[in-house]
Amino acid sequence: MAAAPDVDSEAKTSTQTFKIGTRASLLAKVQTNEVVNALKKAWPDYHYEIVAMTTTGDNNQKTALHKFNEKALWTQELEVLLQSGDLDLIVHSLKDMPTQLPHDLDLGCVTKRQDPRDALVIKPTLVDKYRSLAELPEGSVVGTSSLRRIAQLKKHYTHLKFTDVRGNVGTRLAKLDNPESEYSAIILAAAGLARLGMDRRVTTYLSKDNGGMLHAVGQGALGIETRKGDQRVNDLLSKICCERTMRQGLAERSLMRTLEGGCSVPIGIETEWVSKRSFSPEGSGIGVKPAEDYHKLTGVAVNSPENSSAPLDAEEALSDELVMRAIVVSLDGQEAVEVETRKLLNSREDADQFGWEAARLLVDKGAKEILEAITLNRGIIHEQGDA
Ligand SMILES: NCc1[nH]cc(CCC(=O)O)c1CC(=O)O
Repeated sequence: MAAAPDVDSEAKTSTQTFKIGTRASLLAKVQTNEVVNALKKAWPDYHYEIVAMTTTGDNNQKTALHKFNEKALWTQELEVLLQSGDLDLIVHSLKDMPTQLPHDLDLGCVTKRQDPRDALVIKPTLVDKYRSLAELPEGSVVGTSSLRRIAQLKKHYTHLKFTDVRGNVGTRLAKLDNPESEYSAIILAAAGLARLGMDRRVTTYLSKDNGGMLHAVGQGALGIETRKGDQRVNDLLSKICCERTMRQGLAERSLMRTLEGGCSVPIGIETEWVSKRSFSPEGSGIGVKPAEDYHKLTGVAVNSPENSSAPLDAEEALSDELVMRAIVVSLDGQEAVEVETRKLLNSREDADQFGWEAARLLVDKGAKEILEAITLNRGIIHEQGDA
């Protein structure tokens, strides 16, 4: 806002207002509250105004997600308001933010990540009998609209059927819970369930070591989009950024950007900070661990909104290495290339470079052939939407 020259600086500071954009879904609003609460704690004298908006993506519940030909269905309309100055920042699920942003906008800040894993939720009437995908009987229907999830699961669970399930998290759970519905289970991001206080619905957490499932790029983290070079907003956000999550996010997004070349593909990823001394060469992965243990293992916050935005000292990020496991899978799950690599990241630029290097390793192993087959056969595949 324009500062009147005769207002003394203290009074000016105390009346600053920031307009914060979000999608209108319940999860989006909970996520935005998480950020606003962190901001209020850091800057109690400022005003925060939340603008919630229903986007084109939200209005198209019937079309299968991968049929959409636009990558920015969930972000574009909010971005226009950011560009025009009607908003000062937008809170997104980092996973839903396109890896290429408009030239005048920036990923200004990432707050502390919550559990990034996918979670299996089994139907209430079956959950006492079956506790994992492997145990579900032949022909059981598992709901998920993510091709990344379907491709990875088809590889391991040939006895299961995978079907689209749309709607926000509450709608999907309601579809699962309806005894008449075809679904025996659905798969959702653990972080979304945790933020909605529904993590008790999780039957098991999936990971590379449990179920052979790597999560989506950026999953579980919140990304804040800003106008490039907006010093007022950058100063605001400096107190709530998590440098570790930022670097994880940059590395994961750089891998995705390098590989996708204009359209998204089934890429699974896991990144984890490991102290150089304690790293085990066997690379044990995340394994079957309840959410609370996940925090101890990786330093990732689990369902703790109060500290979810506590900035982590950049120095701390510097002393650990980032381990990255990534997979590219063909849509039928028949072909896959995987890498595990690690690097000490001294800067955000290093994080970006690391993602690029990991993408190169995947390409060397044959990722390009898998990706080309997908690009030739279909349009856009992505992870965005709903929730
Ligand atoms: N695909 C939609 C979406 N975008 C963000 C989340 C919540 C999880 C997150 O914060 O990454 C979800 C729901 C889901 O995948 O279950």
